[in-house]
Amino acid sequence: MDQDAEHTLTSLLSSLTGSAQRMLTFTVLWHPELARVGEQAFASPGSRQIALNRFAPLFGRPGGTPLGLGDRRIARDPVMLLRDAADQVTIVTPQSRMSIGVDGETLAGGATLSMAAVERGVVLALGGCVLLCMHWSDQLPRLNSSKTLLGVSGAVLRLHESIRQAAGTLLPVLLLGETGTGKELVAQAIHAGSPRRDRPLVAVNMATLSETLAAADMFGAVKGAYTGADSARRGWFAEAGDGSLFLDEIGDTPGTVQPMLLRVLETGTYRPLGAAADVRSGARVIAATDQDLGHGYNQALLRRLEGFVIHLPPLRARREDIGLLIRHFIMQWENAGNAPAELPTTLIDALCRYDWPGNVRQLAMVVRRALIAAVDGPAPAFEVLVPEVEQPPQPSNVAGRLPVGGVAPDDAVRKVTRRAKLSELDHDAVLAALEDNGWQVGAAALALGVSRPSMYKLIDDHPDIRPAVAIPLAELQSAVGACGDDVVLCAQMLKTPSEALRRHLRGVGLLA
Ligand SMILES: Nc1ncnc2c1ncn2[C@@H]1O[C@H](COP(=O)(O)OP(=O)(O)OP(=O)(O)O)[C@@H](O)[C@H]1O
Repeated sequence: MDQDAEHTLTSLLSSLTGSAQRMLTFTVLWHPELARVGEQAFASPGSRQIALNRFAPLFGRPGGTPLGLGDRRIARDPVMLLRDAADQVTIVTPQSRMSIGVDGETLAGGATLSMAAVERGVVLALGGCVLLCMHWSDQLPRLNSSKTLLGVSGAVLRLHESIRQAAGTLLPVLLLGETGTGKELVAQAIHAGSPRRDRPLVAVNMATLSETLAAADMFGAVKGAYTGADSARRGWFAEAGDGSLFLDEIGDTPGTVQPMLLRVLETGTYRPLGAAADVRSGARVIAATDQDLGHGYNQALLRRLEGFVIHLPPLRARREDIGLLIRHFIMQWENAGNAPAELPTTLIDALCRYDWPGNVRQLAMVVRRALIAAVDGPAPAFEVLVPEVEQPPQPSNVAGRLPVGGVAPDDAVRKVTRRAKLSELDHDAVLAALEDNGWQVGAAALALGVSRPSMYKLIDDHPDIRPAVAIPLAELQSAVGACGDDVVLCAQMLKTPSEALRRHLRGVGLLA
């Protein structure tokens, strides 16, 4: 390792230790050497002037070798970034002919970016080949060794810390975050990091439970406990044993089971339907929701669920992670045996600037769609891949530059979260929303502008959609044979919601 480089990074990092101030940070969103995506360079809180060229600053990751950006298309003449006392950042372009893009616009002359614009994350395109996210950060980088929950942002590092803390307790955990932010992944990570990791993790989507059968589903029932109970049922709490029970979409818990759930959280006991005695539960509950449970929800239950609360940040609040996630989805695609396909830097640029109302899940679907198209020809334009907006939102708070067109972030979000009337939605619209959103019910509901329970009703009523449990085993086996462990492809092939399919495939031993 280059000793100067090592010394420079080490002294830079040590100068930041203990600092509560914000550091101007550059994260590699895209680079011709894909291994460099996610590397970061930090300017210490006191530095007012940063020179950005082929050699400086040094980019690295904890434990790695810090290097300049290197690519020959990046000029030797530096782009100067001047930070003023109000935390505005002025970009001064060099004499060279290197193209410089700032949030999708080619920069001629200079530009001044407000503190808030940098807060949102500014995408810099250098020489048409390297993309950087310029953003603030308030903590030193740490190694994120997780192979599943990716990210270099402060938000993701804090999330890992919360997961570690939660895993060490027996408290109920409440995961709060928008759809597609990774709540189920976090639940899995808490379980995997806990002393219960060898016990079962049972995942239940509360929105799929019916009012009448929810109690038996969750707490079990003795034979004959209710009309149609031909045999005894164990229930999810018994299935989870001393492991973890993940209750997704807890905001949609049927009213019939809320008192029973409260009781098991308070006393650790419950009574299966028709049983003569209580049963003790050793399961740790991890609940998740993307709803505001403040009003109208059973507040006593909410207080019990809030033993340890973890907020998951939306993807637009950690723009610096988008490149790393795109690279991950491309690698997943190639590892599944698909033909390699290249996505143009201009498309990656647009993907990094979008606000992603459907978060990581929506990003994954869009990347997949782009890859499918790029195998046989050019990758589609961003506007084709994400038709709900005309172009990626642009910052409206950039000082010193002409305002650019596009949809403001809030408008973009509002546009896809508008509530639709169920009667407006025909079978084709329901099918299209599921197909466009990887057969993920929450994301499809968001795209259609309906609630999740309504989405489940639309799915139930759809003549061409089958629940995973109704699909013959032979059909499941041949889908898995064709798609491997790519559950979304399997779901697309079988026309069934992907999350329930994943659980069912695990249940019948077709998926690890
Ligand atoms: N940090 C991350 N790194 C890698 N993949 C991620 C990350 N966050 C989410 N994902 C992926 O995004 C998809 C959605 O994640 P997940 O199902 O955990 O979200 P969720 O918040 O539970 O969504 P919902 O509220 O709609 O149920 C999954 O395919 C997951 O693997």
